[in-house]
Amino acid sequence: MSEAKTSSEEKIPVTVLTGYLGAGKTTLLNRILSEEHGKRYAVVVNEFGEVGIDNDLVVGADEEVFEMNNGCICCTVRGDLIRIMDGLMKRKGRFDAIIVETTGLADPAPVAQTFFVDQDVSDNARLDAVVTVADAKWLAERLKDAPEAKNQIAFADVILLNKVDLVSADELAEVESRIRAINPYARLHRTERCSIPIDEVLGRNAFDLERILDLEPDFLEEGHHHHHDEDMQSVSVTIEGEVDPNKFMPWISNYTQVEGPSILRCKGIVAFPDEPKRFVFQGVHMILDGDVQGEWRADETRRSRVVFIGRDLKPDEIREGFLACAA
Ligand SMILES: Nc1nc2c(ncn2[C@@H]2O[C@H](COP(=O)(O)OP(=O)(O)OP(=O)(O)O)[C@@H](O)[C@H]2O)c(=O)[nH]1
Repeated sequence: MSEAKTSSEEKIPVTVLTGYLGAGKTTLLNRILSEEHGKRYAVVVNEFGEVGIDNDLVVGADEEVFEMNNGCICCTVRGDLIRIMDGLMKRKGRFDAIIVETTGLADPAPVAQTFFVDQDVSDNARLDAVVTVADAKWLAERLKDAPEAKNQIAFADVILLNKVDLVSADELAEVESRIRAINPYARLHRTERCSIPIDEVLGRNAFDLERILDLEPDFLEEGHHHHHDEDMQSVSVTIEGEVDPNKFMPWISNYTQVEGPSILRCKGIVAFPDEPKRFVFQGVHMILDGDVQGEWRADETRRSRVVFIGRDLKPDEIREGFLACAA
């Protein structure tokens, strides 16, 4: 890509969507993609876990979805991000903006850094804003034990304080003041299921390099130092077939009740016999959600996959428990 430099207005705006595990990033992304906006977005998703699930949970609009698996976007796959961005730049004109959804465990700094430090990327794309979705119920806990959660708040230009339905007015005020103590600058919106006008999130032109350099003076240096949560594990299990809902439902609800404290996130797509639609379940600690969504395609194998993310998980127990649900 050795074309002449592009002026700032012609650069493709990139929104980095971040937020801790299960905060509501995919909910926001799907809301954006489902709305009548007349815009075309290229979407890059990255997840922590071995089996790609997020990709399948992003609504199938016309958007092109690029998936980066197996690793944290901010480290091992940053090369991947650069490669995908380079590929996207060659297809300029086919979309109006790019949305990058990071894993809940990503530190947004090195992701944002890519748009300044990599020459090809920075010549053609501009970071429009870092949008952070925060879970009103769990954020305060995560600020205690997960440095990524704090960085995601610190780096945000826009914050959606989501899941307001799960907390009292007092808890909400408390978590909001915690956020304000870390980041007094971001625009903050209280949301339920990330319900927000799209122009509060995209096309903000809000990323403020000066502020970030105050926060991290070495932001523009290559080789950004970044610690990982070494204890974080992911356990994925796939059944090459269907599961019995009469076994699966009691197992998953019981398992998340008992092991909830160590399960930061679980999700899965499973096939039930005689059910033309995929059953999708999602969990954050012991709170579970599940529903049938989207039909299995005729050419698709009806396989059932789950992924659990957390600390102190019991991989054998998860594997045996899920495998025992096979139909
Ligand atoms: N009660 C409630 N649940 C919500 C809200 N927003 C999202 N959820 C649920 O929270 C769970 C996680 O939402 P996602 O959008 O998948 O979260 P995420 O940040 O993309 O998750 P990861 O990509 O795994 O980090 C799902 O079960 C959602 O349906 C909300 O405002 N209130």
